[in-house]
Amino acid sequence: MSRIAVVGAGAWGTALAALHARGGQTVHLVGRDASSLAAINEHHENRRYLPGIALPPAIQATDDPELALADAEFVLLVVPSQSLAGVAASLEPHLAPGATLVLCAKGIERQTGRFMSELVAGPLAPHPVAALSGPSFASDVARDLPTAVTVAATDADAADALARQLSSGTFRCYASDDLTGVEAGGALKNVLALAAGIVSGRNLGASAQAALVTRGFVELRRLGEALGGRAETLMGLSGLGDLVLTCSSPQSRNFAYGAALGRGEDLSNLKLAEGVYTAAIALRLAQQSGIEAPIVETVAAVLERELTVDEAVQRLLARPLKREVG
Ligand SMILES: NC(=O)C1=CN([C@@H]2O[C@H](COP(=O)(O)OP(=O)(O)OC[C@H]3O[C@@H](n4cnc5c(N)ncnc54)[C@H](OP(=O)(O)O)[C@@H]3O)[C@@H](O)[C@H]2O)C=CC1
Ligand SMILES: O=C(CO)COP(=O)(O)O
Repeated sequence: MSRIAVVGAGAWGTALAALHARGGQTVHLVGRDASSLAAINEHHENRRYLPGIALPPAIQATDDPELALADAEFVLLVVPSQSLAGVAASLEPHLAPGATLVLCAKGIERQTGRFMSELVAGPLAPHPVAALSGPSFASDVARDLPTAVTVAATDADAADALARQLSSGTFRCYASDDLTGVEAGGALKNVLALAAGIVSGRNLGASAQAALVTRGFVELRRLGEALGGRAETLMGLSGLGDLVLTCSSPQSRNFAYGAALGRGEDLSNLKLAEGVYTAAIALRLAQQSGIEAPIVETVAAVLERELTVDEAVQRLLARPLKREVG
């Protein structure tokens, strides 16, 4: 029987552990906060990240990677993108030979511009690598609501097998061999969701919102293709699908962060929003590729405080366009 371990006991890691533990199979969930882990084991609830959602008792939360990973065939890595390199290096001695690593973070490392698969390629090189990405809020998956995502690996047969392995009656995984496209879509949609949040927070209306999402998708596709992703991938679940989800719901941390920015609120208590870390590096990648990405550029500038929110909104909505497509 396959064994699944999840590293990262935040919202998404806990939801994925719940998904796979629902059939009764033990799933180890590796975290670092002893009291949260104890509460998951005793009360079957992650009160910090998914309060009020009942978790399957087959989740075994632990801070011991050796125990969790010793016989895990599939290891889901679900820590934020800026922490992944360090966490991956620390896991290396504990991984079972041949264990498949499933990358679930959506981002680009700020310091280096590397995608998640590039971060693990060094320290964990002997292990097969895949990415899981697509429109999927943790609280939906934890509550067993229907969800569809993309599972990508450069080897198409491995992607097919993994998609079958990770699918359930409510969690449908579509396979792809375009790992780059899937990673690019997942990282870039976060930056665009910040922009959608700003427009919503400023109460600029549903029409402006639709314009922003559509133009945002043009940037996502242009830049995703320049980075090596395929157009059809960027138009799929892990690109357009996730963009639509995160640009339309305050459940999205990126959208919520942008909306708070738009309303001029204090941002210090808001939870992690990956796009905040990704915007500047996404802009740099666009510039290096000679890609026009005015929305990404505006978001990066407002986060760096080079523009006020009013100036950003002005730019987002009043910029003259040359052509609609291209
Ligand atoms: N939330 C969602 O709906 C979805 C999120 N994602 C992606 O999943 C990734 C994780 O997001 P999410 O679970 O929401 O984030 P959370 O903030 O909910 O949880 C992050 C978890 O990672 C842990 N962590 C952070 N840094 C380290 C570190 N250096 N070493 C060990 N553990 C660490 C945190 O531990 P501690 O609690 O101790 O700080 C926390 O348990 C992101 O890239 C996000 O884009 C993808 C799809 C859906
Ligand atoms: O990626 C997500 C849903 O697919 C979650 O988005 P946020 O990180 O913006 O909450």
